[in-house]
Amino acid sequence: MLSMSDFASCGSYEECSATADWLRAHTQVRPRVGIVCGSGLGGLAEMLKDPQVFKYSDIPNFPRSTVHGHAGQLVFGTLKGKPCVCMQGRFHLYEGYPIQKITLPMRVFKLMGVETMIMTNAAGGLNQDYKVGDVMIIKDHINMPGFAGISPLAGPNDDRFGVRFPCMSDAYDRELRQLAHDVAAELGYSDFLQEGVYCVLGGPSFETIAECRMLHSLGADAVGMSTVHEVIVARHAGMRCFALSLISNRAVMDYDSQEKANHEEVLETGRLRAQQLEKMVSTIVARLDSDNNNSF
Ligand SMILES: O=P(O)(O)O[C@@H]1C[C@H](O)[C@@H](CO)O1
Ligand SMILES: Nc1nc2[nH]cnc2c(=O)[nH]1
Repeated sequence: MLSMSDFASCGSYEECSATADWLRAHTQVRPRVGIVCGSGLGGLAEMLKDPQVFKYSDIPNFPRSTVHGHAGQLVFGTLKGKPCVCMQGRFHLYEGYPIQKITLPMRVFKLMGVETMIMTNAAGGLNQDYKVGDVMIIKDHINMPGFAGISPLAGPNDDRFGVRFPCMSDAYDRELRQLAHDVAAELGYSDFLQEGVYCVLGGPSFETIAECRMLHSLGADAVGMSTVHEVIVARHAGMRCFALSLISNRAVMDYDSQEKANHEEVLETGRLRAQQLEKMVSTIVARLDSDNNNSF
């Protein structure tokens, strides 16, 4: 159980620096790219060469993963020769952590030198053209918890991380999205590639039919329970963000439907698309230094 003082220090510069210092002392990898694995997508971490693995429970100030399909470890290594850090498991609001704790790894990565973040997630498809197994490049988001004042940036702003009022109209890097389209076309993945708007809710319950209809009418193409908080903190700290949703199930929009969203289907879809998603992400990382959009 967290005390009030734990809440106050969540994600503070001092807390994040202590974690970054601990990690720097335990690994020689100086990552430039950070990757977050969504539900059932932990295989991304297994692409890293010469991996050095830290259980979240061993890392100072890190929360623990509590969700099936999120291994709960940080993996350092190289991907296509690029130094990377990969979260094999992320944290969600519904696990009960303060939102600043969920996003703490973004600030730790920034302090370690990460410049580009790649987030993945599993999401329900609201867009009626989407099929299970489609991969959606996130071009924008709708932050439902944010409408209720639940923001990882709430509280005093620390200028060492970023400005009080960060812009979010450019949250998802345009050049990285174009690179992803090019890579998907080269790999022959265009048939299942989409680009759309991701809406985050608090979870853990899946949506009602009325909620799905509302979110769809608001302009959301996919709905999930993560990613947006991480993107807000990463952008606040000046990191470039690229994010993919695997459409793991179709959101139920019809009162006659017998479909029921469930976590097992989410994990199973991850297993079916894992290899292609891994290929796509690794090819994007490989290209980060050969395009104008690179950070190396
Ligand atoms: O971490 P992500 O966003 O991939 O996880 C999604 C949302 C819930 O945690 C879970 C529901 O199946 O998958
Ligand atoms: N909120 C939400 N999260 C998901 N994650 C995977 N599928 C879904 C879904 O249908 N709804």
